[in-house]
Amino acid sequence: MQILDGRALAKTIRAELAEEVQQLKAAGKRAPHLAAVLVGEDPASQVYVRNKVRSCEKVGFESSLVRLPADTSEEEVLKVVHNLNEDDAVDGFIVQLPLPGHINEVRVTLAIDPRKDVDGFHPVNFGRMAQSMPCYLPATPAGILEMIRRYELPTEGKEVVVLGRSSIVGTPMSILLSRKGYPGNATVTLCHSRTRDLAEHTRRADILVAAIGIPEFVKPDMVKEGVVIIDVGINRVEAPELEKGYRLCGDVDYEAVAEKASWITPVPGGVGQLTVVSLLMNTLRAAKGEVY
Ligand SMILES: NC(=O)C1=CN([C@@H]2O[C@H](COP(=O)(O)OP(=O)(O)OC[C@H]3O[C@@H](n4cnc5c(N)ncnc54)[C@H](OP(=O)(O)O)[C@@H]3O)[C@@H](O)[C@H]2O)C=CC1
Ligand SMILES: Nc1nc(=O)c2c([nH]1)NC[C@@H]1CN(c3ccc(C(=O)N[C@@H](CCC(=O)O)C(=O)O)cc3)C=[N+]21
Ligand SMILES: [Mg+2]
Repeated sequence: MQILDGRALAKTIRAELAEEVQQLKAAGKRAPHLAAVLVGEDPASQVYVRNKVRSCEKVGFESSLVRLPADTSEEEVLKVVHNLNEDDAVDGFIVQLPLPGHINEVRVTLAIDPRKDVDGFHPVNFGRMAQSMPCYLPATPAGILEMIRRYELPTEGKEVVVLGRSSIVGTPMSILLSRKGYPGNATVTLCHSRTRDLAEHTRRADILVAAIGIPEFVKPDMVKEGVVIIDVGINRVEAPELEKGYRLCGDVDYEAVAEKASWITPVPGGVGQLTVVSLLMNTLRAAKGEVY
């Protein structure tokens, strides 16, 4: 078994980004600027925001964070989105999901200017992605593609099984790996909570992408020998022995499944690391006007 080392890869990519920032500055331009809007205190979002701000600092990007209390009105959030759309000093921004229940996520997502949608969540970017047109790819799927490319993992003709059909991870991942070219040309099965005989599908997978949000859901009897495991899950589980009282784990039973896998991503230190750098890569493309 070999580890797909997201931490090391992210470090390499951050060094490349830092170099590009220096080149922009040498050409008299300002550093790329990424903004994030966080409403309330979703734990996965807090991890993400913290790492995003830290990564921006490491590569020399400007970053800003708009923190709003959980009881902020939808109207107020939409106003913040409009201001960011209009702000020429901001190249790209994201609104952290999930939003509190009283806020309509669809309405907020539709309000984001697709040219600044470095999350790739707006249907204009999603549609462009599905048709292989220039776009911002959603950060988690983009990070997984980057990992596949840099480790030169073959995808052509492979059986890929994706667990989870969210519009930010599972669904775009299934589309991207079925597109023409590399990394693509795979045969993809998309599974979800209504899938019958889930293990019948997962056992056929050459590459298994798990994005369901259930701690250690994928067990060794659900995979075949030699499988490539891409574990997207970021779950908090109780760990009284630790000072903070919890630890992070993925959707895959890492220790047990690693025995059968040819390659596997750890959690933390895997996909999450690449998600953050993909967001920075999208922001750099926005700053350079490469997409729109
Ligand atoms: N590493 C990273 O960068 C990121 C990590 N995450 C993490 O990834 C995980 C998934 O998040 P997200 O994509 O937002 O997913 P969602 O929570 O939006 O959706 C979960 C999906 O899993 C499916 N599902 C739930 N239970 C089962 C089951 N027993 N069997 C099969 N499918 C099931 C659901 O099916 P149905 O549609 O039928 O309800 C749904 O499609 C979370 O742990 C999240 O924190 C998320 C984003 C980025
Ligand atoms: N609009 C929006 N876009 C998102 O992409 C989005 C979101 N909302 N809401 C929340 C989820 C979750 N998510 C994570 C990304 C990286 C880590 C990450 O950095 N993980 C580190 C954690 C290390 C640690 O700090 O312990 C790792 O896996 O190594 C975690 C979680 C993005 N999401
Ligand atoms: Mg990870």
